[in-house]
Amino acid sequence: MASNDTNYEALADQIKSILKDPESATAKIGNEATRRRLVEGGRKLSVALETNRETLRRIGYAHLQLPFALVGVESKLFATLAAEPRPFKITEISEKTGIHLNLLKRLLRYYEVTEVIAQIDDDTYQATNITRALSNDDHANSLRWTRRITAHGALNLPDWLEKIEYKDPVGILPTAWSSTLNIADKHPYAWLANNPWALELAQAHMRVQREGRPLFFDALNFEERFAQNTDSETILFVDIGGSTGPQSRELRKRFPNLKGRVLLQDRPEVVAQAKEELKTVGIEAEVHDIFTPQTVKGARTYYLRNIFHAWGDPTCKQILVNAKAGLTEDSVLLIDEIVLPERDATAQGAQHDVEVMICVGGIERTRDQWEKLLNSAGLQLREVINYDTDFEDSVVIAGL
Ligand SMILES: C[S@@+](CC[C@H](N)C(=O)[O-])C[C@H]1O[C@@H](n2cnc3c(N)ncnc32)[C@H](O)[C@@H]1O
Repeated sequence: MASNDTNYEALADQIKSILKDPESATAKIGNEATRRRLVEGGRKLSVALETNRETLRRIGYAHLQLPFALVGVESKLFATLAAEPRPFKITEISEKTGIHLNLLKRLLRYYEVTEVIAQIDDDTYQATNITRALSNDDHANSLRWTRRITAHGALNLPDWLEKIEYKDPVGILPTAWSSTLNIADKHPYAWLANNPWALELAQAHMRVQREGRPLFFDALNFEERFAQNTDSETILFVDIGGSTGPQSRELRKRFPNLKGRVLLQDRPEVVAQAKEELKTVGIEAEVHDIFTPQTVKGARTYYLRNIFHAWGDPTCKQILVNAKAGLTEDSVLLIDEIVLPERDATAQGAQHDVEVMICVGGIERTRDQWEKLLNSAGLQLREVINYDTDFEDSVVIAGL
């Protein structure tokens, strides 16, 4: 049907009927691609139809969402409602949470108009999918991270960009965020290492971001591509900056019969934390600094996930040249990062790019930017495999 023929009244009625019971609509849609088309279409339509006044209200009140979400989290209001699939009277919620009735009524009104909870009747409320999402502890820590870290940097961004005269912000220290901390030119990672509470929130934030997302193993058969004709001495996978080893473990789990060694390299404190446990699942862990030449020679693959997006090109080139010292003609680098398209980027990919800019002065790169960077280190880009169309996660395969 051409858009001129759209029956807007009927469309509005259909939307209203979906919104009467969104949870059963979610179940009926059944297909993730369709669900995403509806979510994106609905969001874009809502913005496209806005009047000026509505635009100002949407942007001008956006800052309320995060602190109010945290009020609901810290007061246990969301956890209380999400604990049972039934409506609650306001008096019962007040008793369970200790929030004064007058305040509670105002909070619940705000949460209802921002779709965080459902109002069933006068003074009667029930959890929705949003309330349940916000009552998960890891999700709460991700919001706490955003409040304590990213939000400060984001609010400082206009002043910071003006101060650096709108130059390319990649690699400039202090970043929009770290300039709110008074740590001068120290890299924000150094501040994080000295603030365990913030490191814990950062790790929760990263866990939440990864939740339910595909892995590169889903798009690339590691065994077929890189593990043919191996023996117990073959070095299959060097997980550089591998942290506590989520990807090395996944490799061992998916291909339990692979012949060959899996090595993880990281900073001393990380290796000390993970080494013994990794050994029990067939992974060797060793200390290696990415700013020194690779000491493991001739592995089939050298894998780096989420390392490069924190650094500007000169630093990335250093890391690549150092990694290259291990490569032979039969080795490849597997760089697991976002690869942004030239147009029609997803919101997730674009948001992630500005998040790393604000926090660590980093950048998510396009294919062209990856190719130039690899070439500058004397490496060739061989293939880019996108394995998550939502986040633009991809594996960049490079070699000598
Ligand atoms: C964002 S995390 C990514 C972890 C892991 N690759 C993943 O995707 O789950 C960055 C990792 O790089 C490590 N790292 C930072 N600086 C390093 C260095 N100079 N040498 C080795 N590893 C380093 C950190 O300890 C951390 O584990």
